[in-house]
Amino acid sequence: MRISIIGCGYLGAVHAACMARLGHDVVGIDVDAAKVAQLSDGQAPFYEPDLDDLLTELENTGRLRFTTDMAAARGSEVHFICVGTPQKRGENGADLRYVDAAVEALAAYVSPGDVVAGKSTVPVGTAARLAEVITAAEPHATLVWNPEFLREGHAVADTLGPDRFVYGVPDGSEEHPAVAVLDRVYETPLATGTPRLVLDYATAELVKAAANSFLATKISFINAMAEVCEATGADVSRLADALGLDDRIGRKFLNAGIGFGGGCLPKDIRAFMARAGELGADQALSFLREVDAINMRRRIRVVELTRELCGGTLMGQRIAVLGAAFKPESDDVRDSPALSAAAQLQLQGAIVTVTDPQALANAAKRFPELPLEPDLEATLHKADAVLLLTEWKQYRDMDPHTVKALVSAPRILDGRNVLDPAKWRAAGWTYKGLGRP
Ligand SMILES: NC(=O)C1=CN([C@@H]2O[C@H](COP(=O)(O)OP(=O)(O)OC[C@H]3O[C@@H](n4cnc5c(N)ncnc54)[C@H](O)[C@@H]3O)[C@@H](O)[C@H]2O)C=CC1
Ligand SMILES: O=C(O)[C@H]1O[C@H](OP(=O)(O)OP(=O)(O)OC[C@H]2O[C@@H](n3ccc(=O)[nH]c3=O)[C@H](O)[C@@H]2O)[C@H](O)[C@@H](O)[C@@H]1O
Repeated sequence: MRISIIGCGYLGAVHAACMARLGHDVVGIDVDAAKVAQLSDGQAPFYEPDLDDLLTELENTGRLRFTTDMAAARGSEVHFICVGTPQKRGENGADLRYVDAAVEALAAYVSPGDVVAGKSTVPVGTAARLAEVITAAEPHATLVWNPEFLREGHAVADTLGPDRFVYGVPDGSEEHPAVAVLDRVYETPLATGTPRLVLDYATAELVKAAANSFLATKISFINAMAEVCEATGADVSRLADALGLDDRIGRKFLNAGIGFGGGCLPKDIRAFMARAGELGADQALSFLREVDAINMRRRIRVVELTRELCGGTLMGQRIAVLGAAFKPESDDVRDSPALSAAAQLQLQGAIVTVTDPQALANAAKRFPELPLEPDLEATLHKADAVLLLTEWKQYRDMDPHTVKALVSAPRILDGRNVLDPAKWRAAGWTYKGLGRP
C-alpha cells in the first residue's frame, strides 16, 4: 500500500520506518528540512534503539523516502497524522495548531477513497472537527482516529507488535469501509492475533487520554506511598513488590522515584483536565491535579534530599547528576525530571555537572546554562554528591568501590531506587533513595 506520514518526530519517523518494514511504500513528510535531510540519509534525527538499523535496512529497498513537500502525499491510500500536540504556553490545554495546519495542508492532496488516520494525541472532539475539514475537501475520503501507544526506547517493537489497535471511525461500526483499509495496513501484526477495537471517534480519543492518565496515576500513587514510607521508615520498593504480586494491581509502573516526565504523560494529563473542564466534566478529573502535584513534588524532594545529603547547604557543593533524558534508552529531554532537578540545584548554589549517554545535545538546547559532561568518570571526579536521576544501565551497573575512588565524598541519592542500598552502604557510601530507608 502507498502510505504517507505527516510529521516525522519521535512518533512519525518510527511509524514511517515500521510501515515500510511491513512492506508498504511510504513517504514521510515534515516541515523541518533538517530532519528530512537526516532521515533521507538513513539516519534517525533522535536516539531510539533499533531505528538506525531499521532505516539502514530499508535504505536500498526504495520503500521509504522523506520530503518537505506535502504534494508527495497525493497518491497514498492512507495518510497518518503524526505531528506534535504540545501543551499551550501558559495553559493546560493542548496546542492543536500543528494538527490543524497539517490536516488543512494535506486536504488539498486527498483523493476519493483515501483514509486520513490521526495518530497524534488530541483532546476528545478533535477528530469530529477535523473530519469536516477532510470531507469538505474530498467528500469520498474518511478521517479515522488511530491513537498510538508506543513507548520511547521501545518504539520500534511497540509499533510492530502493539498491545492493541484502536480504530475510531465515523459511525463506530466494524462495517465502515475504512476499517478494512486499516486492516490491510496492519495485516502482519493483526495476523499474529493483536486485538483490534473499532470504536466511535470520541471513545477512541478517550482511550488514549485515559491510558496515559492511568499510567500517570499509577506512578503518582506509588510516589505518594513513597512520601508515606519516608514519614514512617518503610521501604516503598518492597511495598511495590508486595502490591504488584496481586494480579489486579501488577508490578509494572510502580517504580517510585523522581517521577514521570517526557513529551507525553505530563502534557496529556493536563490537556485531559482542560478538555474535561470545557465539557463541564472537570470534577471527574480533578484527581489528575493531585497526580500532577505529587509528581512535581518529587522533583522538589530530590533537591531537599540532596541538601540534606550535603550537610544542610547546597552552596558550592559539586553535584554529579547522572542522567538528563526523561527515561533511559531515549535522548528526549522534554519535561525531564532529571534536568529540572539539576537546574533547581544549580539555582540554589550547587556546582552541577550533568552527564548522559545520549541526551546531552538536547539538554544543551533546553538548559544552555547547565554544565554538561559526556564522560561519566569526569562527571564523578571530585563530586560532593552523586545523583542517579535517569536509570541508564551503565549507571545501574556502577561499582560502588570504583566510583568511591573518583568522588570527593561518598554520598549518593538514588532518584530511581535502582541501586542496592546494602551494597553501597557496605562500600562506605551514605545512600539515600526516595521512599526507602
Ligand atoms: N513520542 C511518543 O512516544 C509518542 C507521541 N504520541 C503523540 O504523537 C504526537 C507527536 O509526538 P512526537 O513525535 O513525540 O513529537 P515531535 O515533536 O517529536 O514530532 C512532531 C513532528 O511534526 C512536525 N510537524 C509540525 N507541524 C507539521 C506540519 N504542519 N506538517 C508536517 N510536519 C509537521 C515537526 O517538525 C516534528 O518533526 C503527539 O501528539 C504525541 O502526544 C503518541 C504516542 C507516543
Ligand atoms: O503517549 C505517549 O507518548 C506515550 O507515553 C508513555 O510513554 P513514554 O513517555 O515513552 O515513557 P514511559 O515508559 O511511559 O515513562 C514515562 C515517565 O514515567 C517514568 N516512570 C515510569 C514507570 C514507573 O514505574 N515509574 C516512573 O517514574 C519514566 O521514568 C518516565 O519519566 C506511555 O507509556 C506510552 O504508552 C504512550 O504512548
